[in-house]
Amino acid sequence: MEKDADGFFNPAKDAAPAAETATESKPEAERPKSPENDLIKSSFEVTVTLADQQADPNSPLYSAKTFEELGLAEDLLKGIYDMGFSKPSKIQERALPLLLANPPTNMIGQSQSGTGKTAAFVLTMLSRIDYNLHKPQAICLAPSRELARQIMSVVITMGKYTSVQTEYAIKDNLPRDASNITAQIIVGNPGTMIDLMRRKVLDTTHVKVFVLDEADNMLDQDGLGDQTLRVKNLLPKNPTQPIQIILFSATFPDHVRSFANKFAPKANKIELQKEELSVDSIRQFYMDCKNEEHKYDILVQLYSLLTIGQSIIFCKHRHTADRISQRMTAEGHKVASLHGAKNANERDAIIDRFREGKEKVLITTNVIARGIDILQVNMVVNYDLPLMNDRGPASGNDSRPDIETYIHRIGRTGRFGRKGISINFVHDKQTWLQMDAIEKALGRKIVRIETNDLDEMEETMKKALK
Ligand SMILES: Nc1ncnc2c1ncn2[C@@H]1O[C@H](COP(=O)(O)OP(=O)(O)OP(=O)(O)O)[C@@H](O)[C@H]1O
Repeated sequence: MEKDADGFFNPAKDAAPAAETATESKPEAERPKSPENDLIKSSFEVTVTLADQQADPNSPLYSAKTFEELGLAEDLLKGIYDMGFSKPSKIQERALPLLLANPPTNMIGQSQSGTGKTAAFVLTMLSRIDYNLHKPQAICLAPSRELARQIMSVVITMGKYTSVQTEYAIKDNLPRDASNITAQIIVGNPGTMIDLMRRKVLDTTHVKVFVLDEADNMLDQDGLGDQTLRVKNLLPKNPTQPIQIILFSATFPDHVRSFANKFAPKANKIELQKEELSVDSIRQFYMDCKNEEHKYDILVQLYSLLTIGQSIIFCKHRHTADRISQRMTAEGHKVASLHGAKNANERDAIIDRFREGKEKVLITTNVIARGIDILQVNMVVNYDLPLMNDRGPASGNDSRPDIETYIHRIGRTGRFGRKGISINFVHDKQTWLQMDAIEKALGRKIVRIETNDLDEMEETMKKALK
């Protein structure tokens, strides 16, 4: 049975690059005045400020080098430029030369959400495989099916000038009678990967790169640690040519870091300081709600703001996500809900519609807290704050906030230098204290927004997105 970041242990909870909004080139006076127009304008400004940020040595998007100087093959450079990348980000500039050097060396790489880690490991996989050998050579694991599908779309887009062949190892995506995978890069979730390896559908003899995205989650004993270790143990051990192990995440809490060091021995390391964990471009707010029911009222009041761009609402339980979405839909609002109790086809259809902008508000659980990259998302709401006890039974009744999950959740906005806002709903002393602990841990102010003055609320939020 597959256990993804989807609450296998606790049935009540849960644990393809997006097209960017079109750049507006019309003069200001010709543009229609509407909330959407503000968003289009802000995406125009994004392209301008991106160049500024990539030239600022203090920005995580900065690099002194060009992609040409990083030792990438010509067909990969073409793929990168086709995606609209002009300069590497800091993590790409620092990690790629280390990842591509020979003999291959393990890597434990950390960089803030939305700063381009995917390209670093995807380019490594695409650089290391032998295109004439039709056998699995690079394996990449991610915690959710949505993230595995997204990574795959980056592999395919970046590798479009190569002859790379790819295959999924996610539930319900491979024909049942498949007997021999000949693809070179396999992306998936650990449960399905183990199944394919055990049944010898996936021959691991030629694997030379093993990547864990969201590595702290993939290695956490509360999460997918056991399964990930089983995948590793099913890989061949050749002391003369060990497999290159690559771990990436925006967070590496101490208890996972020591395990990561054993999992990827003698690794090159790129680490963040505690105060660097979240990006500056995400402005954090909170709203004082009177009680649980008032949270719903406030969310409904926020609807027009949530739909200026796109937004993701995080809840603790699947049933909360469903209940809010049913209620809002019945009241005439257009929202979708996504969580691990839905079947594979439904999940794929919901996230695809959201990516395409067909739905603007997605109500979900921790299932998509990590990795999901949708540039138009400019607002994240923590309807329920993430807590340690959401992680699974090993965390017992631990009601402390889950700082890592908070960082990943708010990181669904503010991607690659874009502006974004996050709003936490607090409704009693305990939730207020939990939020206070998050503020202290991250060393960043979480600003109060008035809930009974709609105009002021709108003003504050629009200003934050400017
Ligand atoms: N060098 C670049 N130039 C322009 N855009 C880039 C560059 N590198 C990555 N991007 C874009 O930035 C966005 C964020 O990248 P990515 O999803 O890899 O972030 P990440 O660091 O993996 O974030 P997370 O920690 O949330 O998983 C993507 O839309 C990606 O296409």
